[in-house]
Amino acid sequence: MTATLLDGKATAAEIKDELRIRVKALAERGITPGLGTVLVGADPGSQAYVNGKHRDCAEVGIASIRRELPADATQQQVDDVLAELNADPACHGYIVQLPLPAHLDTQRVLELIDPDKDADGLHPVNLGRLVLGYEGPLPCTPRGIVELLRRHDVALRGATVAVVGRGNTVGRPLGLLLTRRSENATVTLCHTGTLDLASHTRAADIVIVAAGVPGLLTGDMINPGAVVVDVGITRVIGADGKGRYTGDVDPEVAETAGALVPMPGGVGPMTRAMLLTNVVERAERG
Ligand SMILES: Nc1nc2c(c(=O)[nH]1)N[C@@H](CN(C=O)c1ccc(C(=O)N[C@@H](CCC(=O)O)C(=O)O)cc1)CN2
Repeated sequence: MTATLLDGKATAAEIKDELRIRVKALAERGITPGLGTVLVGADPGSQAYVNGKHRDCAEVGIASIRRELPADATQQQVDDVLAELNADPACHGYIVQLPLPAHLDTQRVLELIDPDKDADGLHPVNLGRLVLGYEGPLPCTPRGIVELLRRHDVALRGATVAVVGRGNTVGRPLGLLLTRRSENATVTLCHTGTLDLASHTRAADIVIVAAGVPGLLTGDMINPGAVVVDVGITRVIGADGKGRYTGDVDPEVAETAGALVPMPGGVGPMTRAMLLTNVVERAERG
């Protein structure tokens, strides 16, 4: 391997250390930041992610507010939980763990979250604020990617970036974040239907892949020395019959890239750290 690995786990640990200090300062003002989670159903992956969020909260001193509903919960039951969290002054921000069971209306659920308590930054009002360049909570994964690159001195200003994936949680908001005046990157937003995808990725200084297609980016698709960020996380069954997660970047990319944000240990831990950051920022605003 020739690429330098940009370690999201270590960077997230640094961010959590910084947050612990900010949480202490809030405590001196009599404020304890609170993060709420809403989990509907018993999907093991979602349960593990929610448990991880509460472990993170305990590590930095954020209060945990957990709401769990059965897989057959009605839309009204979910709506009632959101109304309760919207009204709870101890809850500075909360998330609804996705995906929701198919009978529930995800768009309605996201729209019912008070935009000022939207710890995921996925409410249409907050995505609109991002489009307009107004302040608001930023989506955690795009924010985590930008923060990880910044803390590893990867220059964005003037860089050409190919983002592969146009989803509402990563690709699309990431394109908006990278083209803000403060970042000033030049972005090509590609997707799995892009013709001659490799011509776009080869022309980029930084390639960020969030398409959910295992191994989509291969070594011949990048410029030698490029910075590559693997956002993909797809559960696959290995030859041994066991389930495991795999990224969108083929391992051979490490031979050509200058730096690589791997999966696991890259974007995932940064996403979690940015969720905590969004909650602490909201508590600091009062
Ligand atoms: N409301 C939300 N739902 C979902 C989100 C989200 O950001 N908000 N993202 C994913 C799940 N997710 C957080 O909720 C998440 C996924 C993966 C990781 C992570 O750290 N992954 C590890 C690798 C996998 C593992 O070891 O379990 C890594 O990248 O190192 C964190 C958070 C869908 N739902």
